[in-house]
Amino acid sequence: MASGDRRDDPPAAGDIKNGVASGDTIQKQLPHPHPALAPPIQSQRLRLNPNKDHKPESYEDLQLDYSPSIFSSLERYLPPTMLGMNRDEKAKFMREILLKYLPNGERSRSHRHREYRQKIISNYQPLHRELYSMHPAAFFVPSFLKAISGNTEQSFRSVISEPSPGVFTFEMLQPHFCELMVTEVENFENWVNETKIRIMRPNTMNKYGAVLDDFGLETMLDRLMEGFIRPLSKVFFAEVGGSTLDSHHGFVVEYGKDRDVDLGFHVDDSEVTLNVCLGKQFSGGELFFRGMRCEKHVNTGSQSEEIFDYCHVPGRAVLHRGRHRHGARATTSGHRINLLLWCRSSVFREMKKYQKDFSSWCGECSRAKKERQRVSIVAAKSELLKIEGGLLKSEGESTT
Ligand SMILES: O=C(O)CCC(=O)C(=O)O
Ligand SMILES: [Fe+2]
Repeated sequence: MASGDRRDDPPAAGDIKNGVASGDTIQKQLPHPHPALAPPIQSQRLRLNPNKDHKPESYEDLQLDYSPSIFSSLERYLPPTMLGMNRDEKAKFMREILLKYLPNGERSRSHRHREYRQKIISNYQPLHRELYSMHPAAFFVPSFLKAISGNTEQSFRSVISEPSPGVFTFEMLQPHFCELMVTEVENFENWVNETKIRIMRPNTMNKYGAVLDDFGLETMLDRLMEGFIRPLSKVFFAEVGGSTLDSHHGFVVEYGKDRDVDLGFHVDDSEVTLNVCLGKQFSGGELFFRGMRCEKHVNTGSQSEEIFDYCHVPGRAVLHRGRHRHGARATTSGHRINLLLWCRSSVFREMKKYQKDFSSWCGECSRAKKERQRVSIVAAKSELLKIEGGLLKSEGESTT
């Protein structure tokens, strides 16, 4: 599908190319390569079984390359002599173990990324410190908070609509929060321009926008995923690891004059994507959806019931599977900023390697399965008819 093309028919299929724009091709949105490391130093080994009596420390406030919860869990496996050491030493030891499991190319990329983050975090002065930790009553509208605290499908459905299968929309963010976030991002971008630091963009398809995790918002966004998106995903996206979301990539995208105009047809590198419009004033920029597909079927055509367009409204969220094919039409005037949280499940990613059939969510797998069932029913019926025919014939023969 050509960039800026506003036609309403489904985008044509083609060969998937990871994050590389090309004519009629669905792309996989990828984040720019990920964080961190240094050469291993330790000679001590982890325990085979965790020490269940040990209460691990919290690593939430440290800037680490892996989720702080991984460090807390791994702490139970530390050799007994290390348990009494200070937290930084333990974190350093565990980080070196974790890094051994990353391939070499990844290592130096992660190292550069860690340095990049470190440079930003130690020099950037946030404008609104209140954004950097989670304050639900200040961030979210009351209806959303009430639905989340109810924590049942019924309470969620009372504020969430599903205008097309797998696309959930709801009022989420307070206007004041949106304003603060937009000005924080502007402040960060001004700082980037002044310091002439080369900023890493959120993914392979957006030339504008910023990674929120890179300038200190990672912990707050982790809270957002764990406390608010995971409960919803557990109910609505259980079959793609919705209940085991354990990492995220959080960023903003920006469209308008002197920014990106539109976003081509793609799937996200996420199990579940939260996309909330922060403002400001704009026209155009609709999201278009074209059905969910597994890797194998990503380039297949869409059925009419899979075609759905959504108009962004500031403060309103859209929640969908990462594998739900989509894109954004041209923002024709004004300036649009959206907050994206790509939520991932390491458990789902691991299990997916051993699965071939995704008929619980992939439109094409599901159609193929129904077709197989239809064919086997037809075959069974014709077998039955043959048997019945044979029986009737032999009855006829015995009565004559
Ligand atoms: O512009 C939008 O609203 C869509 C953004 C998006 O799909 C993405 O960044 O993955
Ligand atoms: Fe996307």
